[in-house]
Amino acid sequence: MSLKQAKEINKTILFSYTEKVALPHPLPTYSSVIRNSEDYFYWKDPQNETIIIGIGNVLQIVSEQIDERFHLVEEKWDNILENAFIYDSANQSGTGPLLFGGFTFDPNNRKKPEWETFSHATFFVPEIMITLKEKESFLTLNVMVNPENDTTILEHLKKQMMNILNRKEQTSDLLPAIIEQEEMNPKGWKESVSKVVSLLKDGYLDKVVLARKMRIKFQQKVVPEVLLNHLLEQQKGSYVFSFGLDNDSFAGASPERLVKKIGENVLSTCLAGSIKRSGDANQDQALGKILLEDKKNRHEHQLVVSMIADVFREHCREVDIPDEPTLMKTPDIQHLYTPVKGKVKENTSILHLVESLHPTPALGGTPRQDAMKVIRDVENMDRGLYAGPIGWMDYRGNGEFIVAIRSGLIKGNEAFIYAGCGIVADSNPEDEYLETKIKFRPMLRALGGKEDE
Ligand SMILES: C=C(O[C@H]1C=CC=C(C(=O)O)[C@@H]1O)C(=O)O
Ligand SMILES: [Mg+2]
Repeated sequence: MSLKQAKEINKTILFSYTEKVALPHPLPTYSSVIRNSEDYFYWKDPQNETIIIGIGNVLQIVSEQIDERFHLVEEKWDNILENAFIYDSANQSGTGPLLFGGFTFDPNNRKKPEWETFSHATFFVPEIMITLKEKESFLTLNVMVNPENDTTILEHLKKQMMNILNRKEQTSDLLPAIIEQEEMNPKGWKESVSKVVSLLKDGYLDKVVLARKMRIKFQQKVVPEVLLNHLLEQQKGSYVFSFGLDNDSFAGASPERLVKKIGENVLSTCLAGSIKRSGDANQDQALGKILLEDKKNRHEHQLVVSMIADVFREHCREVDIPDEPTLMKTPDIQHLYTPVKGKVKENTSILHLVESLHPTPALGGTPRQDAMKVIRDVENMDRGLYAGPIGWMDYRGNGEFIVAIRSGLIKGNEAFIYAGCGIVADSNPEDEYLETKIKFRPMLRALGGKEDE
């Protein structure tokens, strides 16, 4: 069928086949699927509603464009889908041909060597993909077919997937020993915070998010599957992702959704404003109350709510935003949290929403362009994919993007991890420094690093 189609238009087309599968022996997380793959992704949402795992790379969409990157990805994806042959009886989101990938935080910044593998937009369609929904599982196989070949390769791929799914769990959950763990210029970072605070006090800026990084060196290569397992085990209430490309891996456990779109229903999350957790339940509750009533944190949070609300009002027929934030707690930190819901106007794509929302003042600042310039000037770092949108979209236009925080890049036997925080006029450099320390913890723990350093 698809061969005939390819012949008719005389070019290579995407052929995608999805079927429901009864998985042979359910491993708890299916993380072993990514083993030994150069290009792969693993995606899990906090409720385990959707887990999507893809390996192999049949088609890549990348862009080094600055202003056009969202649009370019969308245009190329639409072109591919226009000629694609899709067999998908699942009638679910997250099955069939699906594009996974991410955007760098700031394409106007200078690129640092550690991020050379990832372009300003880096997306791919996997060859083999499994989608685990709450009750059912689906297998999607994607191949590029040209007039000369046929689709017998599908049988071969299916066998390959069944073998993969029968893999044993990894034999060791140990990561190699750490030989060096270094905070990059903490003193300089606090000075940058002071500098930004005085800019903010001048009054023409409201908020700037400043981030910093840590570098960790291991005795041997870090195995992405092992890191992924640690994140899945330790950060059950967050989005857990791992994105592998050419042997580099970008992984994390982010609590922050940027936008989810299923049909006309869209959701975003305002998450900004933080306080530590306590092992003592009463103390923990008291800390949460302090956060809810704290003027500085409420201001930090409100700027995010206003901006996301503006974007939603522009693109939605209906918008639902609670008046007051509540708390979201992860193992290390509690945040102010406001969910935003809407019904999107017709013909507004998820990528268009991503473009309009990125970066929210939880990652960039207010006003957006001025804050970005300040970050570029004072941070002296390339965030790469950290704090950028990462996620997936299927051929029906459904998808979900999160902001890639609590994350790090793994390059062979090195890891670079990142953490940032919202600076406002009454920020204190030492407190903000301690806040980033807490935000490093999820990645540090997953990597076996020292958490109090
Ligand atoms: C930028 C980060 O966190 C953001 C998300 C939640 C709370 C934040 C804050 O309170 O500063 C940050 O805006 C990070 O974790 O690297
Ligand atoms: Mg903060």
